[in-house]
Amino acid sequence: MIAPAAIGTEMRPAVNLQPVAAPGVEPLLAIEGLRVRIGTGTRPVIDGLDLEIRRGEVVALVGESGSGKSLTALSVLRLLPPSAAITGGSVHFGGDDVGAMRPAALNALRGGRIGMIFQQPLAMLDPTCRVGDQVAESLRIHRGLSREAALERVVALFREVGIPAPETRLRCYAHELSGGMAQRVMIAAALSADPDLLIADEPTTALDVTVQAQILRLLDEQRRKRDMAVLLITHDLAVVAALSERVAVMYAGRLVEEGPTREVLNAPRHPYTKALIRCSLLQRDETGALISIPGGGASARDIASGCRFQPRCSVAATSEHAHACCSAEPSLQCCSGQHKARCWNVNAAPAMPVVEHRA
Ligand SMILES: Nc1ncnc2c1ncn2[C@@H]1O[C@H](COP(=O)(O)OP(=O)(O)OP(=O)(O)O)[C@@H](O)[C@H]1O
Repeated sequence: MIAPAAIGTEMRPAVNLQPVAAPGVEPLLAIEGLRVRIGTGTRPVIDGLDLEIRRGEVVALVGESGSGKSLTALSVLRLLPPSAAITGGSVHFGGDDVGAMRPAALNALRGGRIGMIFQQPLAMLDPTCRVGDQVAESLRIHRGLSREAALERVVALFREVGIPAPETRLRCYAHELSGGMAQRVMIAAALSADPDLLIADEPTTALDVTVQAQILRLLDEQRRKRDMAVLLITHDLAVVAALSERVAVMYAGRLVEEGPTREVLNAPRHPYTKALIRCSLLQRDETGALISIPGGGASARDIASGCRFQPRCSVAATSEHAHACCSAEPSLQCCSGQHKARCWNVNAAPAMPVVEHRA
């Protein structure tokens, strides 16, 4: 797409972006032009999403509720709800086309090559089955172990993820565990087949803050020890800062900013990313009110034409010049190196150092 002439000379033109993975190095996960529709909706809820993850890399996917983060993860695993369908693009994992996989290969992918943990660990565990047996089942499927060998391995895994008295705990049912302990069980299950990629969808949202920190530390330890890649889906920018090397910001079914975590959090270029950071820091405006992003609806289904963020954008609202540009949707523009943002005003926008990056 061509930038409207009115944008002005401070704008750098869109350039061909280099792929994230080094030339010749195949990314572990490559999502290209992914498009997902719900029912007969006219607008895709994920619209042309590109995302790559290298081996051993932690990439955070952030954005408001409804922006399409979970459906992106479910698309990778071909586990979309019945009302949703992939209508375009491709997903490759370790060079294999996930869309062309037969059921056996898909089963080996889910819980085998890719481990998964979700927001509500207690809801994900079968209440009628002992937790040890649930993790052992994964080992029997993906590693072909006998029941005895699998249970022995579960004890070792439980110990590794910090579950005290693992021989006793494996005989517990889900309702006998705290939320944090249930998440440790889910992590043990996700790690049981030594996956190359862990998808962690809001892994700490349902936990209290002290337990959150323990679970984050555990995830960080395990991924370093195993050289495992992680796709971390979260609303929490503190979690992004603590764990991820690269961050992709999603708005209304599209990536609006992507780059090294330190760079994106310290010098965000898209007005949406800046607003998210201000909200997460509980900053106040000049009247003393806590800052929030005006308007609502980060879902692609609620969006009109042009830049999807325009109706809520403070830059478009205060500058006639910017407003005129934003009636056309920009492509991702290169800011510097691997940092890119989908905004016509990307290079006009001043940097805003805000968050300390601890990874
Ligand atoms: N099973 C479903 N049926 C109908 N619409 C759905 C379904 N799942 C997701 N959607 C819609 O798809 C869009 C993207 O949803 P998704 O769950 O991926 O968002 P998200 O960014 O993960 O949000 P959250 O952080 O709240 O989980 C939203 O508009 C949502 O309402």
